[in-house]
Amino acid sequence: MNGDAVVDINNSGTYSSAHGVQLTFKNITYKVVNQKYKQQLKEQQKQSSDKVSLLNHRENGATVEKELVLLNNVSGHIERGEFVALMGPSGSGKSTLLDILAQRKSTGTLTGSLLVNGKEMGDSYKKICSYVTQEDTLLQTATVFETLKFYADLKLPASFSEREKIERVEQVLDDIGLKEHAHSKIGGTLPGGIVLKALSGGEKKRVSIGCALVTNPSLIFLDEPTSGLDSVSALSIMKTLLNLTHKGVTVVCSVHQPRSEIWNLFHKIMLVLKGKMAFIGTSQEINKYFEDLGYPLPNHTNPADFYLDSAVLLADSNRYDDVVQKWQQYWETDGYKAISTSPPALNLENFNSVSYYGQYTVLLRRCFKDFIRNFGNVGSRLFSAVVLGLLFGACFGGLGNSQTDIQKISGVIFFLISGLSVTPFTSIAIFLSSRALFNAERAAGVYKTLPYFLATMTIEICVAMTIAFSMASVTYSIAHLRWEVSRFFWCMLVYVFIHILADCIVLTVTNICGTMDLVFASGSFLIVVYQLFAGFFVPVQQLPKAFGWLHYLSPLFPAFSSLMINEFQDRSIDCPEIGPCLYPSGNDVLVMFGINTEYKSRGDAFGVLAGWATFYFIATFIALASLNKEKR
Ligand SMILES: Nc1ncnc2c1ncn2[C@@H]1O[C@H](COP(=O)(O)OP(=O)(O)OP(=O)(O)O)[C@@H](O)[C@H]1O
Repeated sequence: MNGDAVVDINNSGTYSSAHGVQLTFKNITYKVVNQKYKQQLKEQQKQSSDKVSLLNHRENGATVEKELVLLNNVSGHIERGEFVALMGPSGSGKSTLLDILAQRKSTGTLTGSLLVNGKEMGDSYKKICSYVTQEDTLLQTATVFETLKFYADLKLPASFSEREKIERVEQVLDDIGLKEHAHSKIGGTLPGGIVLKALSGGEKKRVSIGCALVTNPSLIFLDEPTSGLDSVSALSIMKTLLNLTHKGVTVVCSVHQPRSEIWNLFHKIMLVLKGKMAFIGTSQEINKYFEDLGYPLPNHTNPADFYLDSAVLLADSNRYDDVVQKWQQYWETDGYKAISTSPPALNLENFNSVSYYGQYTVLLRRCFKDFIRNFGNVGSRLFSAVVLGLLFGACFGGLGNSQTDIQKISGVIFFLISGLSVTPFTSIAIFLSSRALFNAERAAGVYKTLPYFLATMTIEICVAMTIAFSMASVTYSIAHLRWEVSRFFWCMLVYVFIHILADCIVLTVTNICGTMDLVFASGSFLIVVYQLFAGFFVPVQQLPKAFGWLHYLSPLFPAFSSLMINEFQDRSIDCPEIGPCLYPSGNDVLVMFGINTEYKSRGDAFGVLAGWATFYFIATFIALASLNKEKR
């Protein structure tokens, strides 16, 4: 961190005159691995055992490059409080440049420098800039105020008091013009399918901008902030952004084809053509630039439309190399001279971030409210748990202690395990939507993975306890399972762990796979296999030798074993008056299921189940933290 670098976060909650920074980027080159090259290399390696050259390859006569250069030696400068439009034909590299300026690229090879007020800033750069993505990733069940307060709680320095945070949120609500909607929910279609009354697209975009504004950033980058909005909302959003620049904030946004009223708001336009900078200047200067290139702006024409069309023609013409080279030469000789020489001083001292525990409590509060407000999912999970419990109870109702009851007792135990291990599948849509929100918020640096994971798991564990208890206790009482207080609570404990285990399995798979179809297919495959080897359908010692060992890989086997031991150990079972008595004692039942050779007590089996639950708990975290990266 640079000691005398940047910003004016102060505890007053207001923007100060020192707000805003100068941004200079020099010779930015960004390359990514060419997947086509990799593919071709693999094919060639397969076909020939000869050593393959790692240089360029030919594909149907054309050269396939090893790396794709998405940005090539791009330089530019943005002054404090400027409203800058990043323009260019589709695929020219606007989003790539915006991502690089906001330091959001985590893949590829990047060279060049990014200077803030003339200095490199390192990690603290992220603290002075905000990024607004094209899609609004907001929690639908939260209100506008809660959304902004969430950002204030997590992103403002820990030294801010509650009152100061609320003042900052109110200031932002004022800036984005949403004071009257402060207590409206973001709304939309909830993951479970329930539709909540929603804010308009423009209002949602304002909330996203508001989230970026809470920390009072000096620089805001926006990826196509007007896409998908009607022209009135688009203009209104752009005017809001312009107002921010009057307070010293530097705003850079990529735009497609803004209407003339929007075009006139920009202080500066940057034109990117095929990964190279072709022009930086005011809207008057761009008129002259294109006129000199032989594209004078016709009367009554939208300049953005016209220049974009001209840029496409230029990029495909044989003048392209000449045009970008000339711009580069101009920039290196005269462009840098135009940079103001006395940038504002900066101070980063107040940036003491919120502790992990602080993040955990804020996230827990939000998770809890979201869970309660997502009543469709809560209700259906609880309802199906109780109904299943009743059904199991009714089907296996009034169990006795005879030889014929042995199969029924083990049946009801297995069906409860089975019911609880599939219950988390009802939440896949919620898990997937939370994952998308988490990815967006983690990319924005709102919180760390660990507090988020612990907060969501705290809620999940509470849900697991409620559902497992509701289902199992209903069945237990109606079916008349072995009634002793300690045995009842032991049962409940095991069922809660089964639910937590199943939750963690589905969450791990969700974090790895990321799409509904894949999560469902792989999750259900895993659970069905685990059920098959749980020891109920085929006692473990009767499994074919070749894959009998597979029961060791099923966490449902120790779960089933612990419950069976709880139910049958040292229990005498009535014998029929006539005929043989196969299982006079519950211990004989355990022998028949092959449980006695694996586990001596219910505690032993439970220990293995708890080990499995811990394994999947850790796997969920690893999958969330490492296998779930947003590739940008
Ligand atoms: N990771 C990547 N690997 C390979 N090519 C990529 C990668 N990221 C971007 N590209 C390519 O780089 C080019 C520039 O992409 P970018 O998204 O920056 O363009 P853009 O100007 O923002 O386009 P649009 O206006 O359509 O959003 C495109 O051709 C895109 O396909």
